[in-house]
Amino acid sequence: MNIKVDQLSLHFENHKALEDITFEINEKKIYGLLGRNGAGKTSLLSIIASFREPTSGSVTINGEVPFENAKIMQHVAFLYDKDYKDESDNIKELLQGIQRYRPNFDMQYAEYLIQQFKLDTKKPINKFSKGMQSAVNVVVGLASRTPITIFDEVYLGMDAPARDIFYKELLKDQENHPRIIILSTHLVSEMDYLFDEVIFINKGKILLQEDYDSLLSKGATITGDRDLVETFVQSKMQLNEEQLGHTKSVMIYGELTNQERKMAMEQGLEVGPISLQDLFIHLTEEENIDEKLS
Ligand SMILES: Nc1ncnc2c1ncn2[C@@H]1O[C@H](COP(=O)(O)OP(=O)(O)OP(=O)(O)O)[C@@H](O)[C@H]1O
Repeated sequence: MNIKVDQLSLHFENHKALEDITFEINEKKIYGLLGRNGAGKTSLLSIIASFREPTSGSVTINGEVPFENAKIMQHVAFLYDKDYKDESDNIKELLQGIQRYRPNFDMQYAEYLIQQFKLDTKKPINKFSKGMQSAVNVVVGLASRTPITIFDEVYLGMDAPARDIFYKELLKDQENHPRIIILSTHLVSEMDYLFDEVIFINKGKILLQEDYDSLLSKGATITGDRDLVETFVQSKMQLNEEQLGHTKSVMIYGELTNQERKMAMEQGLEVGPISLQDLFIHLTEEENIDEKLS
């Protein structure tokens, strides 16, 4: 399956939550959708999942508009911070209902996940704690095995061991049953190893979409003698700098050529890696970053 988002905008009265967004998702991979608070992640995902209609532009899934399209929507699962206060069913009853409209649903696997998360199968879901309700979303999302599975900050309230189970089971199940998985998150440093590809959204616009490894290879930290570092990074996009005495460390964004790497070495400068979290923090705090990256 594929998702095509074309010139998509979503406006709330005079607030532009999404502005002219175009991108595609074509491969059975795990996509990390990263953006600051209010960047537009939930707005975008809820349009893809057909929970909302855009103001203009389009989303198509396998060439069809998903909105009110049951044939397409049975293949798309959207898991979010759902309010379960009226859900008096227990988890097994809930899953039996879901199984009816999810053709790939695997009840045995769901039961295995329920055990992993130690969820009480007798208790009504509205009596579960916040973290347990999030685990319910994970069980539903993974066991549905929909070709497109979207987890929008689904870990809310889950403690560290529960999140760890989620990440491990996600990777394991993705290996056995590859599909398009979109994870929106703020927990960048904790979840970065899950992503095959990364999409940054900033102030309602897509900043970049790139393979995780190739994105990381574009960032570097140059450390060494202050004057030499300053000269070296002059022509680069500088994201952050720190200085201690005569030693300076500058985070840069942009591919370094072999010649530049050699030059850095000759000058005694250290070229270090940069984490996705660093890139995320500093790219999204730059003024007019979308112009700088285009
Ligand atoms: N129903 C609404 N009415 C008016 N503005 C809204 C509405 N829903 C969202 N917005 C605004 O749209 C923008 C994008 O919100 P959205 O929830 O998509 O962001 P997000 O990236 O998911 O944020 P967070 O990480 O904080 O959950 C925000 O400025 C938000 O205030």
